[in-house]
Amino acid sequence: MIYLFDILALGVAAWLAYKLALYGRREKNLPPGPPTTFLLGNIPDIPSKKAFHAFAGWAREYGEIYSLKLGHKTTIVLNSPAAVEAIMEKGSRVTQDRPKMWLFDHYMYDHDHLIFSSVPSKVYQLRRVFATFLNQTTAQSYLPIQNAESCQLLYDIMFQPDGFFTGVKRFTISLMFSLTYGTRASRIDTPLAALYYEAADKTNELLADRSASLDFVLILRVMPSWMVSWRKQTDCLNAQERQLTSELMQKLSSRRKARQVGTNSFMEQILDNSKEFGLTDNMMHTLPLLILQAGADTTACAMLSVILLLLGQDDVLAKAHAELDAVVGRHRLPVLSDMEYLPYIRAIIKESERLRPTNPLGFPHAATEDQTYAGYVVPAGVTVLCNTWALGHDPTLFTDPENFSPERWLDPADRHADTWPFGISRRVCPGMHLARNSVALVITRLLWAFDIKKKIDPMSGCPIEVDTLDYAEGLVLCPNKFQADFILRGRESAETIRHELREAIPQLEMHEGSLEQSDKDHIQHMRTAL
Ligand code: HEM
Repeated sequence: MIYLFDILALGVAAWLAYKLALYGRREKNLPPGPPTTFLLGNIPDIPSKKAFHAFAGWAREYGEIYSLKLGHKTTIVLNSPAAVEAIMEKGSRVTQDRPKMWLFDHYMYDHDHLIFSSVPSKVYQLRRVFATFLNQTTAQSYLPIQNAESCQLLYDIMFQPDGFFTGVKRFTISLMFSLTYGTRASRIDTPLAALYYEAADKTNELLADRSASLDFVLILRVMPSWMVSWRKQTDCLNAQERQLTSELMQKLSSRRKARQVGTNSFMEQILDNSKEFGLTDNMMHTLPLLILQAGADTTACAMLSVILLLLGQDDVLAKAHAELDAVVGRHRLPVLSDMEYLPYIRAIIKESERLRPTNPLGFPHAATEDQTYAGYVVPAGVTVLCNTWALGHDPTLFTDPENFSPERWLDPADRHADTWPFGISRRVCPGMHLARNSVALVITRLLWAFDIKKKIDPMSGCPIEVDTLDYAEGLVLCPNKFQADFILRGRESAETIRHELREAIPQLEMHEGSLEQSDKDHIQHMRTAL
């Protein structure tokens, strides 16, 4: 009897040892990838900062598809247009899911936050709401407020060129507050904008430091809060996010009670058609929150990347100015419908999307069924990434890829690969049309109004150099604060900006019904001088 028990125990021990030895090792049939470490797989190989550079390096080494082992989990990385098309576009039915992100999807938002959600019925319901507000046609109806806010941005930069960085950020948060709740942010440090940025910083910290460990080390999820810091951090973030959406909603409710003229904001439409949309209380918090999170900083960072890449590009600037002066002239600001006749400006924006994608590794998808590609298996359960950064920097797709060269997009015969800056197929960014309109309008107007140059050091008289790769860590790739000079192009530009801002005041006022007194004072002061 004892003998039999010994054999059984030995068998179990051998089986456990075998399983343990495989833990973190790459399974057969998976695409190749960097050598793995016992238990951890490739976790030690992934740098904590600017990981996308390492991902691009592996693309050069292993080709169009490779795999990484993160403990027992597998990530498949796609690095060629053919691989992305096959697995994420044609195979979108089985790669539209999100990998399980316990902290955000389950604990924080109860599967009601579209970007993290992996519950098909909720994804379907929420995407339907987004499709109503943000399709290509409805995106056109937001142009009046985009035009008005961009006049304000030009005016602010004209008086305070050094404030361009926060000016761009103010433009996007104000636009998203207005579109979602009908309330502007007339200053970057208006209390609700400050609250938004504080919460956004906390989200970035949690995503970078804590969330993944909770997917791997399950015991961390049940430990009491005095033993783990994530609970306190998450609860604090949750409280701030709820404060943000409830204060914005209170402002909207009081305006509705006072029967003030509506702005047709997303939340007003949802309240007016609550039966049709059928959103739960939690969704009434997560949906607008996601619009602010996904829409504000992404768009600002895309604009700031264009500005950063333009510094020192005098030839590019001269061509852009020549095109604008020929098509638009000097007596009015450009409008979105001019874009059709501004191929060079469109090329500048496209080139910036290629060189500095806002999401360099896209957003993770998960496979729900096995697929094969180039003889390798992409098994059900793995995470799939579109390596946007590597695609945009691939010398086989783009000649001299590190060079900022809008010209490469001008020749229709010179076909260039898509780099999917807004994601793929069924999870493609629903805010893409709105974001593209904002970037096009702001960049075109900034180029029309200003010579965008490197700032001159007053002591040495030399240009202050900028590092075009100096980017902050976070969910979104955003330039760190940099210096640039915005020199007004002729005195008549100032008069045009003033005139168009005066014309835009009624549009802005529609979104000023429930501002703080300090914001009202700021606006009055500015408009008296206009
Ligand atoms: C330049 C600006 C923007 C960029 C580069 C961008 C990029 C992206 C990317 C890469 C994804 C992931 C797609 C995927 O999983 O394949 C995404 C998702 C998303 N974006 Fe954007 N985005 C931008 C602006 C916006 C705006 C303005 C909004 C809303 C007003 C928005 C709302 C969303 C939402 C709701 C999702 C989640 C979609 C889902 O999971 O099904 N985005 N975006």
